Amino acid sequence: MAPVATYLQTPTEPIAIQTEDLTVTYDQQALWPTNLQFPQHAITALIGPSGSGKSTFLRCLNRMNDGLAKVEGKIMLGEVDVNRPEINVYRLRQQIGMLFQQPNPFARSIRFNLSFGVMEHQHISRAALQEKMQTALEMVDLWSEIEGDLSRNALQLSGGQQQRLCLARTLMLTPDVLLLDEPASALDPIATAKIEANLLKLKQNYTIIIVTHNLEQAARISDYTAFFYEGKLREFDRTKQMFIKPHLQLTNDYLSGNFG
Ligand SMILES: Nc1ncnc2c1ncn2[C@@H]1O[C@H](COP(=O)(O)OP(=O)(O)OP(=O)(O)O)[C@@H](O)[C@H]1O
Repeated sequence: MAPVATYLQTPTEPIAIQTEDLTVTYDQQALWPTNLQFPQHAITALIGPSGSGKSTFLRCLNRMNDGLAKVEGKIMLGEVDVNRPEINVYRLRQQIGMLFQQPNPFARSIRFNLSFGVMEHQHISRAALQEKMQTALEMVDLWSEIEGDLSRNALQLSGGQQQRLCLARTLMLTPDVLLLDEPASALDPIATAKIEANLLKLKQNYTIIIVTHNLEQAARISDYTAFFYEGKLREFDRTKQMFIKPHLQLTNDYLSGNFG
């Protein structure tokens, strides 16, 4: 069989997290050996048609596929392979936070949503907690919208506000890496624009990896893009380069809307 054409650019920036020959097998193999490097404090978009393995890959990074699939290969967070069995996955998921397609706040107060995880894991004074909650809400531009009222039930917020609250909830645990699985696909354009603005601001301090079907979104906010097709990473490059002149015809066809 002829080798599959790929083009993988090596980033020049420091790397926050990288995979080495990562494979995933459910009943059938869904991801072929994948070597991908994520630059620190940058946004990387994962794109590709439905079923190409984007979410499968993303979910491996904080071990969300544990118990669902056989995941082999290395996931290097700095110098540590976090795919090793002895890794504490709860602690890992604080370091590598995740946001899903549908906002999923607890049906409790905003305060509960933000403080729950922190109180579980840290000894923190009331004043420090209050300050941390305010900072997290300010980072997602929600503090002024809720007028500092943390007693409101999270479900009283709009869908977009709920998603930003979930983002703030993740930030409360001071992660290094944020994984986002189509975080704006359930939101209207205004709410989507707010999430995108948040991500552009947050990338100064966090490494962000986002699965998106929205190619305009990938072009607008990401620094790097990884294109998956049929369970294989096919092209990885700076977003500007890939969207102007992709190296592979397959990538060009996908970006041109010829399939997907
Ligand atoms: N929990 C699971 N059990 C078995 N097979 C799965 C599971 N999750 C995904 N798959 C399969 O793995 C392959 C890749 O799916 P995945 O959801 O990662 O693709 P995707 O590119 O994220 O697709 P989409 O854009 O539609 O979300 C598909 O063939 C899918 O059917």
